[in-house]
Amino acid sequence: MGHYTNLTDPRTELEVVRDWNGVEQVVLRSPRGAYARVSLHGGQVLSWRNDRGEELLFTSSKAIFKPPKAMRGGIPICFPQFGNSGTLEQHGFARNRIWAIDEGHPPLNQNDNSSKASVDLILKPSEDDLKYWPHCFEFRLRISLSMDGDLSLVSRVRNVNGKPFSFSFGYHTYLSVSDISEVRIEGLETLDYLDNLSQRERFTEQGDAITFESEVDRAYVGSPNVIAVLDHEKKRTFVIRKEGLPDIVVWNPWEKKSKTMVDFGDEEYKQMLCVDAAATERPITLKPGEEWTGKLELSEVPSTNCSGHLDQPGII
Ligand SMILES: O=P(O)(O)OC[C@H]1O[C@H](O)[C@H](O)[C@@H](O)[C@@H]1O
Repeated sequence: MGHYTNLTDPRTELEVVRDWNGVEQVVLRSPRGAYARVSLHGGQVLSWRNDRGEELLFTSSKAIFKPPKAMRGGIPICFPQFGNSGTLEQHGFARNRIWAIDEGHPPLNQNDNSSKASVDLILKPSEDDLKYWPHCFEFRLRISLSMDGDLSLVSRVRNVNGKPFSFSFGYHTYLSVSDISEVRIEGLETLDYLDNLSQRERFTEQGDAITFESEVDRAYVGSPNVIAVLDHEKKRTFVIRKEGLPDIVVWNPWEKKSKTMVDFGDEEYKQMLCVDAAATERPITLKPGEEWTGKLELSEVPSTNCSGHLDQPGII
């Protein structure tokens, strides 16, 4: 990471660094020391650290930081297709495009009583994109770090087309965990899920909480807006709040699949878990002029303090 050059963008006052491919990355800092870094490649959050400097998102040691592929880790934005159940490339093209800083929406760091550090990004389709997906859209993404170090992502997709269009979507969130066998998810019990490992066959979750002992690739449909990922060994809980996104996709490649992925270490499945707030079972349809909003908020809390989080509404 020593290749960065730091500068402050005079137009937006944002702290911007350039990676070794020349792609800009925006740095967000909370007054208490939490940190996030966002690449304009994909609008992807690459790093989220708490105020003790601990990294909370997983990045593979074999990740390839080179467009046009999304880096393996952080939070890739999957749009306008989540997964491979459509005509586009896996997870759509947004994660492989260079986004722009949306100067029409100045950041809220200054003189803002919510005390959030934030950046506004925008993606519009290129002529090439329109050949494969002939729908004009404006995708605005606001990424914020709160005073307490919570990370929030708000996506707004507007139809600026003459005709309706549909899309699926996901915040493909790579959480960093101590050891996958020590992790459980609460909030998905008794839900139906589509199993991507059995041609999206529908099953009903039977367990009390979700734990991991083999490959998992499931879309839990119609999930609550608040769920928790408990890391027993780290005594840390991630609270995931979402709005406008009905589903939660849970993915861990486990041992065999890890070995087939060039940008992922053979043993790294033990240190990660993807828990993605998504709209995947039913596509979202926008009429001309309509806008859709999908929100994700991630908090990290000590496990002893996590009880009660699941009762709170998912308001960001
Ligand atoms: O390798 P990628 O294209 O980034 O996808 C990684 C994974 O993303 C999601 O979790 C999907 O449900 C999985 O089926 C897929 O394997």
